[in-house]
Amino acid sequence: MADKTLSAEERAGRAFPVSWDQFHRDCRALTWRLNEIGPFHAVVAITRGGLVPAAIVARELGVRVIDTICIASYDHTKQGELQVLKGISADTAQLGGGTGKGLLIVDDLVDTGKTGRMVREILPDAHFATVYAKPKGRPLVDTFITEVSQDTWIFFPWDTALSFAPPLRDGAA
Ligand SMILES: O=P(O)(O)OC[C@H]1O[C@H](OP(=O)(O)OP(=O)(O)O)[C@H](O)[C@@H]1O
Ligand SMILES: Nc1nc2[nH]cnc2c(=O)[nH]1
Ligand SMILES: [Mg+2]
Repeated sequence: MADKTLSAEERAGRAFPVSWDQFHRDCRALTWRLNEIGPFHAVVAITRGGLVPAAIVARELGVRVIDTICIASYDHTKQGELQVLKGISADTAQLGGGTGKGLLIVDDLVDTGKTGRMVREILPDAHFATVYAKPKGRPLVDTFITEVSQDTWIFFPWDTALSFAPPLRDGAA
């Protein structure tokens, strides 16, 4: 049974740090795929993690209408109840005909799929794209670039900083 006292990051075990360069490349690769599927009326970013890929994807696709759906679930690395803090605007809802048709939802990743499932309930006909996907959340995503294992924690460049790494012979992992 999973130890509830451990955070998701502690349970993950493996670390997958992503640099700005890598993230930008992965977002561009995602856009190559999305470009074959669109055009999209608007991009909807799932905040906060979806804001960065949404900006890059929207720029590459030439989409200028960008909205947000604000969902909070993880307090750092512990996932709690999902809370929709803000939905999409009436204008965006109208663009998507009420069900999200022709809208592109963007997030940085799917993990358990809880966040993605909630967004899909709100906008069932939208196209859902993420940069990274873990196996549990993968079925919810229409397009993604890189699959990482469920026991991996992804460290995004906006959550990390460069720091000294001791040489291997001094005991570094
Ligand atoms: O598939 P799930 O298990 O639901 O996890 C995926 C979600 O978790 C992270 O967001 P988080 O709630 O940490 O908020 P943030 O984007 O504001 O950092 C990530 O950006 C996804 O939105
Ligand atoms: N940064 C980060 N946030 C997450 N939220 C859910 N899973 C993850 C993950 O692997 N990395
Ligand atoms: Mg998020």
